[in-house]
Amino acid sequence: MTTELRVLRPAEWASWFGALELAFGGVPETGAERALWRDLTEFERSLGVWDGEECVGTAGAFSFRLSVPGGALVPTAGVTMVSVAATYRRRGVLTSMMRRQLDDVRTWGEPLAVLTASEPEIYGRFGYGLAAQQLTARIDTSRVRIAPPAAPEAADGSQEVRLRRVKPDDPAVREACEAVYAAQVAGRPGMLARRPGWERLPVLDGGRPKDGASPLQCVLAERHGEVVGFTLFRNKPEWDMAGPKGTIELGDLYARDAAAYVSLWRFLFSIDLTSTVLADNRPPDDPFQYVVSDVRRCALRLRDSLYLRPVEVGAALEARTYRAPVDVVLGVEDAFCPWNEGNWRLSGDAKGASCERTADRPDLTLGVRELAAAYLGGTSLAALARAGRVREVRTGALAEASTAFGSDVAPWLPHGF
Ligand SMILES: CC(=O)SCCNC(=O)CCNC(=O)[C@H](O)C(C)(C)COP(=O)(O)OP(=O)(O)OC[C@H]1O[C@@H](n2cnc3c(N)ncnc32)[C@H](O)[C@@H]1OP(=O)(O)O
Repeated sequence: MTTELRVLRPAEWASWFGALELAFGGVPETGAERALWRDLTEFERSLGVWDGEECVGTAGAFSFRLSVPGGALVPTAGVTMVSVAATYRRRGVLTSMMRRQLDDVRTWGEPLAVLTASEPEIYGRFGYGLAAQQLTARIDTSRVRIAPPAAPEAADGSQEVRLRRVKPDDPAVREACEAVYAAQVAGRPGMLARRPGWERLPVLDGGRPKDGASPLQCVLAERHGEVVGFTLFRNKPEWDMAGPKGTIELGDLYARDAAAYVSLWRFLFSIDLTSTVLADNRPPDDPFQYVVSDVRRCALRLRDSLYLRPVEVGAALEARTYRAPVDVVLGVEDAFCPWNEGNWRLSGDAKGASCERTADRPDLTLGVRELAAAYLGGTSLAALARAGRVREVRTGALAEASTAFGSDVAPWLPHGF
C-alpha cells in the first residue's frame, strides 16, 4: 500500500470531509452543517491519509480547554473526524494516524487528549480510558411531577424567575446563553471552554428532517432582567385514540442557581399535549433526579461518553487538584506513549499538586487507561482495583489515592464534537 499521511491543506477539505461522510455511511451533512464544520476545522491540526487523489483516512484535533477537578482549564486535543475508507480498513491506517497525532499533541504541549467514540472498543489500545458517562432519561411526565421539598431560593434571597420564549438563533440570545454555559465550565470536570464559533453548535438546525419534531425552541429564565438559565428543546406532537402524547426532546438546560434550574424543569414538565420528556445527555448527577416525585418512571440509564488520554502524565496530574491530601508513587504502564512509562510521585491536595519522576518503588501500579478513567474523578481507583485493573503494592495507598482522585461533581461532556 502506497499511502501518504500529511497535514490537511485547505484546498483538500471537501475531499477529506467527503471521505469522512462516506466512512460514516454516506449520508451527506446539510449545507449549514458542512459550513460550520469547515469553519471549525483547524487545518494545521488535521491529518489526511491519501492514496493518490483519494482520501482514505481522516483525523482532526480541536484545540480545546478541558475543565478538570479544581477548576483549571487544561489545553486539550479534542480528537475528532476519525475515519478510514471502507476499502482500506484493518491495514493500520488508523494506527498510523493515532501515532502521528499523539506525537503532535505532545509537541504542542497539550497534556490531555479527549474524544467521543463511535464504538467503545476502538481507542483503548491507544491509551484512552472512559472518563465520563452521560445520563439518559425518558420521563413519563403524565405521572412524574417536579416536587422540590421547598421552593429553592436564589443567592439574593429572591425566588422569582420569569420564563421568556425567545428565538434560539438571535445573536443576543446566543450571547446570553453562552455566558450561562461559560459560568458552569470551571465547576464541572469534563466540560469544554468553547472557542468562538462553537456557540453555533447547539442551535444548528441544518434543515435536516426532525422526524416530526418542531424546530428548536428556546426559553430563558430571567431574574430582574438578567438571564440566569435557559433551555433548548424540540416538541414532537403525537396523538392516538386516547388523546395527545407528545414528547419534549431536551437539548440543553443550564441554570446559574437552583431556583432557575427547577423553574426550567417544571416548565418542560408542564407543556400541554405532551407526556414525555426525553433527555439523552445529562450529567450523571443531574439534580433533576432529586426533585422528581417518581424516579423509576424517569427510566434513567448511563452510557459511555468522554474518553480521555493523558498525553503527558506528569503535566496532566499536576493540572488538577485532589480532594484529600495524597502522596503516592504511581507505577504507570503505557506501551503506546512510552515516555509516560515508569514511576511518578504524586503529592497534592485541594490547593495543587506536583508530579515528578522518581526512582522510588511504586505504591500502586496501573495502566494509562486506568489513570485516564480516574483522572476526572468519574471512576474510582478502588473500583478499578476490585476489577483487577489497579494493583496496590503499599497497603493503604489505594484508599488514599482513590479518595484523593474523587470529585464531588460528576464529570460530564455536554456535547459531542
Ligand atoms: C473520535 C472519532 O471520530 S470516533 C469515529 C471512528 N470512526 C468510525 O467509526 C468510522 C467507521 N470506521 C472506520 O472508519 C474504521 O473502521 C476505524 C477508523 C474505526 C478503524 O480504522 P482501521 O484503519 O481499520 O484501524 P487499524 O487497521 O489501524 O486497526 C487497529 C486495531 O484496531 C482494531 N479495530 C479497528 N476498528 C475497530 C472497531 N471498530 N472495533 C473493534 N476493533 C477495531 C483492529 O482490529 C486493529 O486491531 P489489532 O491492532 O489487534 O490488529
